[in-house]
Amino acid sequence: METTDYDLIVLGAGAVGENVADRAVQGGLTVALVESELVGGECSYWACMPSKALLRPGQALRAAQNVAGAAQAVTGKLDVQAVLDRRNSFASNWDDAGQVKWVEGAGITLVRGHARFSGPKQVTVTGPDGGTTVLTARHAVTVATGSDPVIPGIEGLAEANPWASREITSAKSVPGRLVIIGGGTVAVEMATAYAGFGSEVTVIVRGKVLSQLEPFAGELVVESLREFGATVLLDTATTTVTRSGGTVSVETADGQTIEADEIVVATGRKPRTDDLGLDTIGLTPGDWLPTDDTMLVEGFDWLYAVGDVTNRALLTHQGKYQARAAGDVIAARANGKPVADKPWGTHVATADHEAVPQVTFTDPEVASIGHTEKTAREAGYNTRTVDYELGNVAGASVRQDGYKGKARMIVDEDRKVILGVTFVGPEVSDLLQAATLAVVGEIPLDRLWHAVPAYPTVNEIWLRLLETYGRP
Ligand SMILES: Cc1cc2nc3c(=O)[nH]c(=O)nc-3n(C[C@H](O)[C@H](O)[C@H](O)COP(=O)(O)OP(=O)(O)OC[C@H]3O[C@@H](n4cnc5c(N)ncnc54)[C@H](O)[C@@H]3O)c2cc1C
Ligand SMILES: NC(=O)c1ccc[n+]([C@@H]2O[C@H](COP(=O)([O-])OP(=O)(O)OC[C@H]3O[C@@H](n4cnc5c(N)ncnc54)[C@H](O)[C@@H]3O)[C@@H](O)[C@H]2O)c1
Repeated sequence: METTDYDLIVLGAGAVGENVADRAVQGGLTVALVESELVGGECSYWACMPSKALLRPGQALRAAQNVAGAAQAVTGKLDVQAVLDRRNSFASNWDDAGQVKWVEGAGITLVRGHARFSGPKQVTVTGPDGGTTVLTARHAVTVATGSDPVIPGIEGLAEANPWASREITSAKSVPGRLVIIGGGTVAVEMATAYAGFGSEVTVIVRGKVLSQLEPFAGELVVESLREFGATVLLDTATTTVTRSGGTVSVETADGQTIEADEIVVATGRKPRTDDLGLDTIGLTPGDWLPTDDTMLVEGFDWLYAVGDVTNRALLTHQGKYQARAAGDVIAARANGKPVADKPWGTHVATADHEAVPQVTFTDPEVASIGHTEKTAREAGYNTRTVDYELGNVAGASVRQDGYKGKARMIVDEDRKVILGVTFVGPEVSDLLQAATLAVVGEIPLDRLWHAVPAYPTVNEIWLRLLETYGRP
């Protein structure tokens, strides 16, 4: 058994863990980064990258099909094998050599194996060969172990060998018939991709689709999924699942039976903390790890958590934002330097509360930041909602024939600043950063009138929203 000391030990080398480690090294600390699977984590191999690689070819094809002149040139279907091959390269063929090289180049010590706490500031790593190493942290330990899919207790589901996010994003071939349970981001993105590949897709949603967002987002996405040939069952509970040979039968509470070749579960995530030795430090295995805004786990002065495992915002960019704050604050505290932990300071992840941007890469895309009308009112703001049809913007009509979409801006009437923006429409994802700047910067509406959008771009939606609101 080998024992080694580091200033910081980071558990989990996903995108978020890598970033904490990097910032701490840049702050002058020694860092051990422990990884049990692939360096790069879920996002690189089984989530963001492969899923977006599966979606983009269909989006590009439809974009061309919706512009007269270009449409005549693209009369064929997607080459599904070419899409899967391109996806494989975006997942680095599930080989982490490139990311290992980056970690080593950044001056971080990579330790391969499964990490478990064996006491305060002490982590025991069981390596691939079964050998153990005990790592001791001089200053801090950061948990960045991510999340796993939840498999709900639906009768027969677990026995039917369901696919979850890993299997659907890394599939080697496309099932002829696919049933997806869930109405969140994974469900609608994968329904969009696989319907585009020609799979007969049924999505079973117990409530509404994308229910955390503005209601029109889910409505427009459902409308287009149906246009792509998918069946979307709303307000429908799944009661029983049975697999017989190659066929899965799914029964719903309203008496329907759906048959498919594969079933995909996309019903949310749970923290990857069940086998982490949390009991040795007074925490409960399997729990999320709530933190303060410097990412310190509640009740500790040496234990930090970042990324999915905190349940703050299960998104790669938001986890990496937390990681930058955490890596820097751990280094500052270790070096006895000042800590900027007031809201919007260097060492806090303030934006997690009311300024989280997210894109759902369906077709139309959904791009949102900050509050919806509902959450703003629930938070006690005095709000006004401003809506505009995106298709009426000149830039949108040039981009695509029959462009259809909608934008909504939520204004704080007391301060005359924007609390949230939602865009739904083809290729709206790149409109989002301007909205993020407006929300985070709390730019007054009267100043935004001077931020002139170029004509004719889809960004002219900003002028239309302001005109609809009226001069403040
Ligand atoms: C299908 C899908 C698509 C998504 N698409 C997007 C998207 O487009 N954009 C976006 O922002 N977000 C997306 N997300 C969410 C995003 O993937 C996560 O928010 C992100 O991966 C979280 O990063 P993380 O570093 O916290 O966790 P992870 O990426 O899960 O990394 C955790 C790492 O810890 C390791 N680990 C776990 N336990 C131990 C242990 N005991 N010892 C050692 N190592 C351990 C794991 O092996 C893993 O490598 C998607 C999610 C899914 C499921
Ligand atoms: N483009 C992106 O940024 C992107 C893409 C995919 C995933 N993600 C992130 O990954 C996380 C996981 O995504 P997800 O889609 O699995 O979760 P989610 O929380 O977005 O959606 C879960 C869905 O499952 C439903 N559900 C939950 N329990 C159920 C049950 N027992 N029976 C039937 N339905 C049930 C919910 O009503 C909801 O519709 C999300 O937090 C999301 O932010 C992001």
